[in-house]
Amino acid sequence: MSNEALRETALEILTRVGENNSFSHLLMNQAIEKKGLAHRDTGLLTEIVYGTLQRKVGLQYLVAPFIVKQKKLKPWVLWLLYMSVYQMKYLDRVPDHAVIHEAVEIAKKKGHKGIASMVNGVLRSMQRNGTRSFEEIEDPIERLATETSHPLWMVKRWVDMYGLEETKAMCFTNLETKSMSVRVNTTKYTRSEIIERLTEDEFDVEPSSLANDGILIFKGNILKHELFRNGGLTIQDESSMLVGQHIGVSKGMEVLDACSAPGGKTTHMAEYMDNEGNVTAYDLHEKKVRLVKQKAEQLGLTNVTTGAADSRALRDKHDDHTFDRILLDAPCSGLGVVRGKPDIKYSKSEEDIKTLSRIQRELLESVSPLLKEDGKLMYSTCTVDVQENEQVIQSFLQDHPEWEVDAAFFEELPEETKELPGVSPFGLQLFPQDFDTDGFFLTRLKRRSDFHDGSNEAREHTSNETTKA
Ligand SMILES: C[S@@+](CC[C@H](N)C(=O)[O-])C[C@H]1O[C@@H](n2cnc3c(N)ncnc32)[C@H](O)[C@@H]1O
Repeated sequence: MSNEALRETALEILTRVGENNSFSHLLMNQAIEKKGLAHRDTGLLTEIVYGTLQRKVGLQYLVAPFIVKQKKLKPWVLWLLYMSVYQMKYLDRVPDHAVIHEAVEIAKKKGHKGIASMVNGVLRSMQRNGTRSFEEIEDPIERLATETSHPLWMVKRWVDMYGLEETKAMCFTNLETKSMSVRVNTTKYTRSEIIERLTEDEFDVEPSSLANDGILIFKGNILKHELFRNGGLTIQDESSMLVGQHIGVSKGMEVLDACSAPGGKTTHMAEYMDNEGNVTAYDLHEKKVRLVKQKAEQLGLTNVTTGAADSRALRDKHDDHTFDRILLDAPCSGLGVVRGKPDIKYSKSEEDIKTLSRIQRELLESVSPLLKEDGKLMYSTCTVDVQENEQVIQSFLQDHPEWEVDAAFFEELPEETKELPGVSPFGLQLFPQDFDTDGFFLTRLKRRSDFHDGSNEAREHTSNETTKA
């Protein structure tokens, strides 16, 4: 693909994401497939689209002084400027004069001579005079939000919850690309077998220090490797692997995964169970459930049963005390994964967080009775927010004094997580800066063995009376 065509494609995607709230990864995948892009072109397209989106707020700040009537400009012209400035400022591999030339050519084609000349003027003047510094923004929170391109409300909220230093580290980490990690399908291979094989094939890999089945990949295209195609591996973040690792499943168990699509954690648990027992995996719609089924088949797993359902009504389908383990990997705002999906940070609101926390609490309320008396329930999200994480657990425990956070969970976690700032009595909040993973929350609950309350005694009393009668 020519440089100009590649940038035109990038501009088309950015404009659609910016103006119609379309999902960037869907549009990227469509473009890659439709245009049959080579690996190198895919890399550059991804870098331009995600890089520009990731730094949108900062780029707006840098471009603003150079344009007079911003409101009159069509959205595509602004996106053309943002993506060009992104390449000039943050990408080394393309010389500035080439970026400006391509931008002007695109402006001529999509608009007219006047627009092309405006684009040329703005970019050349930015190149000549340099851009203003983020240091000019006096308020530290506003400066952080602009420089790292997060909505101001989000940064304020994080500072209130976690303090300025932790928030700063998180916001800057959110601008960096994360290394890819894969999970070994332990029903087929050991981790050392996979590492040996990939190293022979000139991949640059390292075992994960957090996740027993995880491998970090620094060089090599794993999607094209035979081990990936034959179901020996799954792509998964190390933080998500901690769920399967610490929920404590074993062969023959009955496990419920209440929110399972696309099946990353379902299949991990099923692998741990070595194809024995059963993981019952639900998600809202048949289309999503199919993804779980496909993933299980791809990995050669035969102990997964799927179904479409609202998990707030699972008591209509299953008796209480049915499952040995329950996973509630709840729907969430996804603020822990904004590195890979930058559109998320611009599309979420505080109102969404409030609504989601209510759904999370409802889900927890309705799936918890399905757990056996001595069972364990894992709650997790890929977000960084107290209201969706610690407060959901706190509220559940307040209403259910017969439940507690399983103290053994903290003991079993990897040693290096134990002193993290995100450890609380309610679980572990991993920040992206802790281990270069997604931002992720997980905790494990169980029923208290020492719990007796009046109602229990009352129940016992009644049942004794009934027996006597
Ligand atoms: C965080 S994702 C799950 C990711 C999955 N556990 C994995 O590891 O691949 C949350 C899922 O919950 C589903 N969901 C949302 N509300 C639900 C509900 N009321 N009942 C069942 N599933 C629901 C969403 O469709 C989404 O697929």
